[in-house]
Amino acid sequence: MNSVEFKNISKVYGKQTLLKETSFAVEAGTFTVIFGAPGCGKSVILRLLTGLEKPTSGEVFLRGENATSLSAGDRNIGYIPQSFALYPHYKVRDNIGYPLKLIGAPKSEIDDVVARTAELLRITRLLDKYPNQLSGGEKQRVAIARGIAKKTDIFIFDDPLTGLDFKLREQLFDDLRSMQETLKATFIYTTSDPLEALMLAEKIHVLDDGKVIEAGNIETVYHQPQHLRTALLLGFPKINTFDGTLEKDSKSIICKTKLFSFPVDLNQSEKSDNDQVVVAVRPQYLKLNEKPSGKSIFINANITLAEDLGGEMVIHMDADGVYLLGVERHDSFSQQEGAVEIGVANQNLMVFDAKTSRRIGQGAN
Ligand SMILES: Nc1ncnc2c1ncn2[C@@H]1O[C@H](COP(=O)(O)OP(=O)(O)OP(=O)(O)O)[C@@H](O)[C@H]1O
Repeated sequence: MNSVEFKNISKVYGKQTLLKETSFAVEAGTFTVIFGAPGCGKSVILRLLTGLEKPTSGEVFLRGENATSLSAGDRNIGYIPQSFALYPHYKVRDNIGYPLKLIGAPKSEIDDVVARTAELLRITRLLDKYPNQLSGGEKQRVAIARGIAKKTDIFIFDDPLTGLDFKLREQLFDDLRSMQETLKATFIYTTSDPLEALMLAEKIHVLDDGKVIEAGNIETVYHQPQHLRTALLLGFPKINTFDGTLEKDSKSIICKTKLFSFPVDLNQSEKSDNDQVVVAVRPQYLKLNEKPSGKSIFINANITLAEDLGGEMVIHMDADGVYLLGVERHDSFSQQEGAVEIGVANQNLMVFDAKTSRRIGQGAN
């Protein structure tokens, strides 16, 4: 069953068409991340969901029912906005309980819900403090607690952790995941941060140029993206790309790039007459001075910078004018400069149609 379904939704602001007849569904009880570049329309999607805005055309379904004309008050969605304001003159417990008080819930019920949500977010000890006595991360927890105090099965989070340092965000990732498992509700969370998406999502929807271009389980979408934009947006460091041309001989299809050539397995389902392609390979699959297993291609390059990120090193390289990124573990790679041989297993070379950006195949083993 789907909690939420967008059917052919468009949203136009003046001359800007932000959403272009996009359709997608969010399965009930999942932690779903809507991911896309800053400004691509993630917050607008959430506002269309809550009913704060209406689509220019198309329909929104909630819990299987057409909700397009339902007012925000009748949609029963818990909303945790990007920027929130706590009431400074209310204690934490009253801030959390405020939405329930507003709908006239009895005090005993409010007390129960406040105690339960405070426990979920590990802020019980803060309940009698005022907002100005809290750190930034604690305020964020209180705001999330206020959002999830609502009794409902759908919660939406509009990029609520921006501005927090990474350690704090990591703790809150764990809290959000375990909260979702406890509540068994649908969590829809937006972010433009690939690491946040990878750490939080069970399902992901990738929004680009007005449409959800790809959706599915996070592991599948990350490891086997079906769209070049997904491969470019979702990953850190940025994926390596090469322009290529497909050449067919009697036996096989060969992809030729400036630096290497390899045989390609074309997907049967993605027919393409175009021979111009983009080859993409994640930095993690570049093996430096190491032979990958299976059939592989090799590139000679020079290290231009070895960037130390603590446990990992991002290796910047140049191969005949082509810029390449690799990732190596700190404890197993010590070379800072000079020549390297890069090996990439053919199966890690993804091939996309240069015109449509759709995935059409991969390197043959
Ligand atoms: N009410 C509005 N009126 C006019 N234009 C709007 C309105 N709301 C949003 N927009 C336009 O839509 C674009 C996308 O906005 P939105 O806030 O949904 O992006 P986002 O993907 O959530 O970005 P971020 O990741 O930075 O939060 C904005 O750049 C703006 O141009």
